[in-house]
Amino acid sequence: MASSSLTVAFSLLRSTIHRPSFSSSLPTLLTIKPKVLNQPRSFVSTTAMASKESSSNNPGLHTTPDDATKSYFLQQAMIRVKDPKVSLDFYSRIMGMSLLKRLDFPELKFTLYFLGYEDTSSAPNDPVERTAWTFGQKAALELTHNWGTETDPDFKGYHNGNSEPSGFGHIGITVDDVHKACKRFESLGVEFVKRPEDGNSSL
Ligand SMILES: C[C@@H](O)C(=O)SC[C@H](NC(=O)CC[C@H](N)C(=O)O)C(=O)NCC(=O)O
Ligand SMILES: [Zn+2]
Repeated sequence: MASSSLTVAFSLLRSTIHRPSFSSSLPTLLTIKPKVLNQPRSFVSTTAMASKESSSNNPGLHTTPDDATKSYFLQQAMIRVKDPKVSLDFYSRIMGMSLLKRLDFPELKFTLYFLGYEDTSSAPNDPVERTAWTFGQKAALELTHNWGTETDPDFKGYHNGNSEPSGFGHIGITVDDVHKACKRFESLGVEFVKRPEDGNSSL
């Protein structure tokens, strides 16, 4: 059984953020995002000035979305994984996600796993309806497995977002208490690349 020790990286910035860091062969807990800490009053922008999120403070920002986009929502983020057995173990056993839907494409030799925190007991049994249900869920994590990467000795692993060029950053998972979560990860044998107390972003 592939090792369950996984790399986890955190860097605790002001109210928190993490850096993902994963070894090429292991799926990685990309980030844990604790609830935003109650910031002292001094951090709250005063009402007198335009809010930090205003269009005047953010060139290019349109603050009145086109009506045509009213029903849009962020449905998925996709990462490619080397070994689905190790990744599914990590995201289900360690992170508590459920498998919302699995889609196999034998002719193209890949499988997609859609994971998330939705209650699947209410998901339809019919495969087509389950697919529609899955794509109706917000913030799913899609794992793409290109068949054979798990056994290919020449497979170098996917870019892990922790080295230049630093394109991909992380996924964020909100937890109730980052220190409690880290203690649990430790007890489950998760390998830390960076702990919350280990300083700022690695890149
Ligand atoms: C179903 C929907 O959520 C998809 O994302 S399918 C998108 C499609 N994925 C693949 O072809 C997976 C195998 C491929 N070898 C790969 O590694 O991506 C796709 O368009 N992939 C390209 C992409 O950049 O996402
Ligand atoms: Zn996708």
